[in-house]
Amino acid sequence: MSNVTVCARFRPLNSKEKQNDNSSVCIRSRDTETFIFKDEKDEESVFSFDRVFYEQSEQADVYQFLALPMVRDVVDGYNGTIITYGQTGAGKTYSMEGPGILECSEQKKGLLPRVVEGLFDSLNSSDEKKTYSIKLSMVEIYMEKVRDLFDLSKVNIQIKESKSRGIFLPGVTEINVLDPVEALQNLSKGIANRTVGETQMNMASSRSHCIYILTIQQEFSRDKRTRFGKLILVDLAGSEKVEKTGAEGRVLDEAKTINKSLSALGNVINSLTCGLQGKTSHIPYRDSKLPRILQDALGGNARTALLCCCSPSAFNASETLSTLRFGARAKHIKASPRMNYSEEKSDTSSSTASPPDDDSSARVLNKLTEKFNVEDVKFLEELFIQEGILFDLSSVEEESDIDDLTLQVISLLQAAMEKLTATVDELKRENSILRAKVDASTDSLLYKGAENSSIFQNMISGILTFFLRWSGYTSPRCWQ
Ligand SMILES: Nc1ncnc2c1ncn2[C@@H]1O[C@H](COP(=O)(O)OP(=O)(O)OP(=O)(O)O)[C@@H](O)[C@H]1O
Repeated sequence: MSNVTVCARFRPLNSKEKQNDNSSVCIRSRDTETFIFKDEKDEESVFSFDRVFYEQSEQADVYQFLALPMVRDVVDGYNGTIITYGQTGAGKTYSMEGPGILECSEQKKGLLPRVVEGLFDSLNSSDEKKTYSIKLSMVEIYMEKVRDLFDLSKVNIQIKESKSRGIFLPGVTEINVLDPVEALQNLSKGIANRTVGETQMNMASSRSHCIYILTIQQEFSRDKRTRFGKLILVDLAGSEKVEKTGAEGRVLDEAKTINKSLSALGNVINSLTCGLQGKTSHIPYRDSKLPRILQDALGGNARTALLCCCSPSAFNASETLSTLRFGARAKHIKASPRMNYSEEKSDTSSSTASPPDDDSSARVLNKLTEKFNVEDVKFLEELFIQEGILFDLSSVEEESDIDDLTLQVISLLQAAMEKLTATVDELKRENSILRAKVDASTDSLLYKGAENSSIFQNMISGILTFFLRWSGYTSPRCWQ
């Protein structure tokens, strides 16, 4: 179990804040981990995080502390997520991208270009002989819809979950990139497609949650093992007090949706950190697209780092306090990252391959092979195809969905067996008519047909019984 790394970052006061309140600030630094916060009533409290980046901190400092260890973990086969969170105008996009991801001074470069360069550096500097590929995807959650920023025709991408892949986005565009320049050029095109608008708080306010997904696959020459790692960077849309920002019309609708999804994220964090020890409580990941997409990062197989971006201005003290409380709460989340390693040799054509799919139908057939002979399994495979039994669990989201699918397969098999039983009965009837008509020498030959049909029926029945037992249906309702 590891904790989420939580850092706070305070940007410099902006020109509006300098005018607003005589430049008064709501924080006083103690050290690199602790500061004193003064709320609207001038009451002071102490906050501690893994690291605090004050106004003069450099982009490189944030990368070194927060993202570089994550880049190394991802190359080592773990999944990682880096999230920027905070009030609108607090510096999330600046921290993530810098003033721009192309043609930006080294000093101002944000996390994203540094992460991309760091990944390629790390992959190229390793001593072990290997081939690797990096794929990019980029989506935004705008007004509760997941849009593909590499293909704007994909406006409502579904969020799915499978055992082997965790949370994934079926059909999302994946672009293979060979070097950092190509990666940043593509990401820059995606960023240009992001929904941005002007608000009272920010001239270029992100009106959506933006999610960058970098998937790394390495195949080692020595033992042909394949290693996967996924790094997700999330630039959240900013929370705002609409009565304070004076949002109206579309901007107001956007703000309400953004606030709602951020509350849903907060509720998930509360549920994850308030649960009674040893008891599993319901975690409301599905209340909104945002926590659902971040499910692995929050409670699953990923290392997670959260950058809480804040304004230092006393004018924004109440928003800053809620950001800091969010970070303090997230600090208590426990994650269980596992290495994504495949022991088997991957397909040689797989420089563009995704992590292995949840090939449940293949697993069913493999299991059956242990119990039945190859012909029987082959027959079952044909039967599945012939009867249109789609046994693809990769799109299944919940246990209850698996139950539904299992019941569906069972009833299809049941119908197939009823059909076969009818055929056997028909054959038997024909056989007895024939037997009465033909002489004793041909009689035994015809009897063989019915005998084979019975074997056939018993075999299906055996497979079905095995399938029912395998799928956990000890007393299936539909098979009585
Ligand atoms: N650390 C910093 N140093 C200098 N300027 C900064 C810093 N952080 C933010 N800024 C500036 O503050 C402004 C707002 O920052 P940014 O757009 O990153 O906010 P945001 O949190 O992403 O807002 P929104 O949620 O509205 O998109 C920008 O002009 C940005 O350049």
